[in-house]
Amino acid sequence: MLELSRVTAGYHRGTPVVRDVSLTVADGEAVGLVGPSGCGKSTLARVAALLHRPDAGTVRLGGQTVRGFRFRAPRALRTSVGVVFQQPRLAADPRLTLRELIAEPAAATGRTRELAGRAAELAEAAGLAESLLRRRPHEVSDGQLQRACVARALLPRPRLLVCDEMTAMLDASTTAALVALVERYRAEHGAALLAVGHDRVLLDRWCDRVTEFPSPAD
Ligand SMILES: Nc1ncnc2c1ncn2[C@@H]1O[C@H](COP(=O)(O)OP(=O)(O)OP(=O)(O)O)[C@@H](O)[C@H]1O
Repeated sequence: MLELSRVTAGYHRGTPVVRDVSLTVADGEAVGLVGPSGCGKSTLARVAALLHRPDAGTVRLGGQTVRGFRFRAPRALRTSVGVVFQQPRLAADPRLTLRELIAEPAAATGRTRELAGRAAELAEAAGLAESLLRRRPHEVSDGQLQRACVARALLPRPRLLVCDEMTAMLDASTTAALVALVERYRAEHGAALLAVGHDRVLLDRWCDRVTEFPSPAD
């Protein structure tokens, strides 16, 4: 599903923070990525989610070599990857209600009508009551907002989900609920997962395998 091959990436033409790293996630596989703080895990996750252009190396998604990143990535490729970040407040437009937030990718995919019912189903599956869906991010807790962000990531039916420390800010019960939501989705759709985190115990339980960063070429 995802093949990162000898990827080098950094910021502002500075020293690369990811050097010559290779990583593969097979169709339907769940791979955990661990490593010390600042080693470049989030940067690599952003490359995998097509949000950051690598300086060198290749990214293949679903067997297709990716040639454009960020807004240059073709829509079909962009919607084949869902991404959830650690801090939902940085990832959510504060002007939107949670209902609008979850439905946000529908406009980007041009499938608004088709996905409207699905947005409601996902909100319910994420444990968000109707009264919460009318609120804006500043009127809900981090956990409630993260539930909406996970539902949003699942809306376009991604074939790969990239979770960058998705549960780092959450309590045990919200963590369990969100992992269960992702796992239910993966079981139904055969989607793959790249989960970045510090919690080795959680990742060992959640993933088929856990790899240390930087991983040897595989
Ligand atoms: N937008 C940016 N501009 C410049 N440097 C950045 C940017 N984002 C990250 N960095 C730097 O890149 C390096 C790797 O950061 P990254 O967030 O990928 O690491 P990480 O392994 O995910 O860390 P953590 O586990 O603490 O989240 C760090 O030195 C960081 O300061």
